[in-house]
Amino acid sequence: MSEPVIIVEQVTKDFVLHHNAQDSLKKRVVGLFDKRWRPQPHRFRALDNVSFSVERGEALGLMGHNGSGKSTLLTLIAGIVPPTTGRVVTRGRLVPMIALGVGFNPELTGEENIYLNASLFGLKNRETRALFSSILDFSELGEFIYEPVKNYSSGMYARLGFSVAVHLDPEILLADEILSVGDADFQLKCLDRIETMRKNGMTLLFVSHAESQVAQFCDRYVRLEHGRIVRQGSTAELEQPSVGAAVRA
Ligand SMILES: Nc1ncnc2c1ncn2[C@@H]1O[C@H](COP(=O)(O)OP(=O)(O)OP(=O)(O)O)[C@@H](O)[C@H]1O
Repeated sequence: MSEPVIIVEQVTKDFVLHHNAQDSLKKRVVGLFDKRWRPQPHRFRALDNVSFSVERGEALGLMGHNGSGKSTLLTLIAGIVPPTTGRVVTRGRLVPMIALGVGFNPELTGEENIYLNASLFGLKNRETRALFSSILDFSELGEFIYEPVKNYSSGMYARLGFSVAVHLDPEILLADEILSVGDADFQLKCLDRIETMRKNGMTLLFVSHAESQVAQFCDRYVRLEHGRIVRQGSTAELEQPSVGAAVRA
């Protein structure tokens, strides 16, 4: 029987902005001379009453223009920030691939960061040791694994981040624009790995601007606009990937 493993219920997220575009220029100029004047912080609604759920083993594509709220939604589902109102429930081992490698300590080497990152997901050192060579192989970082990651390029960061994430055996994977990082060969390898993990029952939430990629990798899609769901349905409704390998480029 199917079971929802991600539940997003009437979620709203407001951010407090410390400038107010509505303050007139006159007010702002007067404010320069009036020490009592403070710009009025105002709220920006990044997500507005969003509800959907994802069943175990399903792949859901999250689409929408820049600033529509996709990444905000992912950080809420990952539990990194709380919703202003509403409820998010997840069931199972969740691995967020959001801004790959952001959690790395720049002063530590790639190897040390692997141990650190894995420990944050509850792996014991001996468990990470058993996975280390496979993580290193996948990342293709070679000798650079012993260098501090502050010397890495953004692509190398992403390789390490992705390699660690896929070895954490996620039941739910949150993938934010993974295809915008690394070179084409590495992207292909990542997608192949994600497909294999899906065949083994993993649930996927996949953020992408590319409709054809969502059509290729996901069963359903949700489209956001200005923080609201404007469309959702089966990916059969979307622009389908053209036949051939170019789809994944
Ligand atoms: N911490 C924050 N403080 C204030 N505003 C924020 C914050 N985080 C996001 N926003 C705003 O919320 C809106 C949604 O941002 P979000 O990053 O979720 O969009 P997105 O759909 O992921 O965009 P993109 O495709 O460009 O990555 C944007 O207008 C953004 O400026």
